[in-house]
Amino acid sequence: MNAAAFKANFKKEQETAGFEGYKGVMEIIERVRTEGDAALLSYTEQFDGQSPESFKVPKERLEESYDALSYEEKEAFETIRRRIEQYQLSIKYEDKAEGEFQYVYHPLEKVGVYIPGGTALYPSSVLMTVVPAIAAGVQEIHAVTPTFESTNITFAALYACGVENVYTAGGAQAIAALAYGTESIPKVDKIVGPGNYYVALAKRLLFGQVGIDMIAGPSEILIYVDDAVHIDAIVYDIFAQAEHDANARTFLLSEDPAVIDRIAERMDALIDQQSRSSIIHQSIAHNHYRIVDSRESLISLINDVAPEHVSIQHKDAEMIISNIKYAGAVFNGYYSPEAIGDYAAGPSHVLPTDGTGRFSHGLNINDFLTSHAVISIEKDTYGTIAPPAKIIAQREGLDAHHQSLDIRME
Ligand SMILES: NC(=O)c1ccc[n+]([C@@H]2O[C@H](COP(=O)([O-])OP(=O)(O)OC[C@H]3O[C@@H](n4cnc5c(N)ncnc54)[C@H](O)[C@@H]3O)[C@@H](O)[C@H]2O)c1
Ligand SMILES: [Zn+2]
Repeated sequence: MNAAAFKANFKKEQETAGFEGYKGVMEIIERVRTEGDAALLSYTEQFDGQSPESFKVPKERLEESYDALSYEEKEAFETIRRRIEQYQLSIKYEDKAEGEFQYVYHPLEKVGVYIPGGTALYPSSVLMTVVPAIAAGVQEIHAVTPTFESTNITFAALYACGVENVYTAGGAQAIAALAYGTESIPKVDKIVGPGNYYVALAKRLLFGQVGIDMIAGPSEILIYVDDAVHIDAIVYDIFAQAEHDANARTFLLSEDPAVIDRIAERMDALIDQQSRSSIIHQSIAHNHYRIVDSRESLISLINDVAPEHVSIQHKDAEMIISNIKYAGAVFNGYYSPEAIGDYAAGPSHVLPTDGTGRFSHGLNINDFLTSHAVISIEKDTYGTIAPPAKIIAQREGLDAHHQSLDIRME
């Protein structure tokens, strides 16, 4: 497939996927809004096959989960936690005070965090969402996750980060619970975190009722390679993406058809040895594209599709990367595979998918701040800006505005 054919295909798929799921998710949201915990329980039974006695996880279960970790695991969490915190603090917005203006930032008060748990547990997503929130100064964090074992690695990670409010619920119903509040789960100001198709759609539909970070749905990667690339490394990069979810998408691009064929051959040879080979088979069957085209059209494709992850493993990486304008995150070179970004690089792995990188960005500390201007106009400035303001107010026919401005000019 070439770049133009791929672009058409990508857009068409997005539209179909969006349309089909709407009705079901809207119904889930409406029931949780009107019936609260009862609806949450009924959907948890239906979709997760679980009937938890209470949604809130007792603190002891979080602590037991953490205590069950090995020394190395505890150290791994702490090393990564510190690395993420350091990176996030380094990009935090700062208050500005200049002349008649101040621009000030404050942390959000109540944040809901979705930690996926359907087909895999993601302690890494705990770190990538909670650490930036805490670094921003958020006081109350409420985490939801469809994880029902009494102790588990997600709970351990939440405990390691100091989160006390954890609820076992998932999917669109958990998002609706955080957006409206139920008997067990409080309403929050903003919901962040990745999830599957239902989670992403619920966030999209509830934006406005609650803040959201972005649409972080099924994961995608676009890998751009030259003929000198380490073939098996690329194969594992592709599998790493594909094993997330049957809907995960992998795009392999090159100007060289031979390298694409060599990678495809090795994929065939290695796929059945993968522990998640059945998910990989499904996602590769429908969502793996091999694209060969010119340099120019490949770069314009990247900017048009704005993939969640772009991995450039090519001798001209610097030049190519300097032309990328829209992407969730760009991984430069052999030692920056996406897998290192998933766990430990520093920037959050919660990134915009499905083309939404054209207008949104990866989760970071600043997503947990809200800001406003403080306007303190002095008399002299007033004298220069009130007359043009009056002219516009007059044209809008808003007389009281005109008078409010005028009276101060006397
Ligand atoms: N973009 C990112 O930054 C990022 C990071 C980590 C994970 N992810 C993505 O998160 C996703 C995790 O998905 P998951 O499924 O493992 O876990 P999940 O927690 O997102 O979804 C599981 C929930 O989906 C609901 N559900 C399942 N089938 C349903 C149906 N037919 N109708 C309504 N609801 C249904 C269930 O309630 C279940 O609890 C993957 O797609 C992965 O790629 C993305
Ligand atoms: Zn990944």
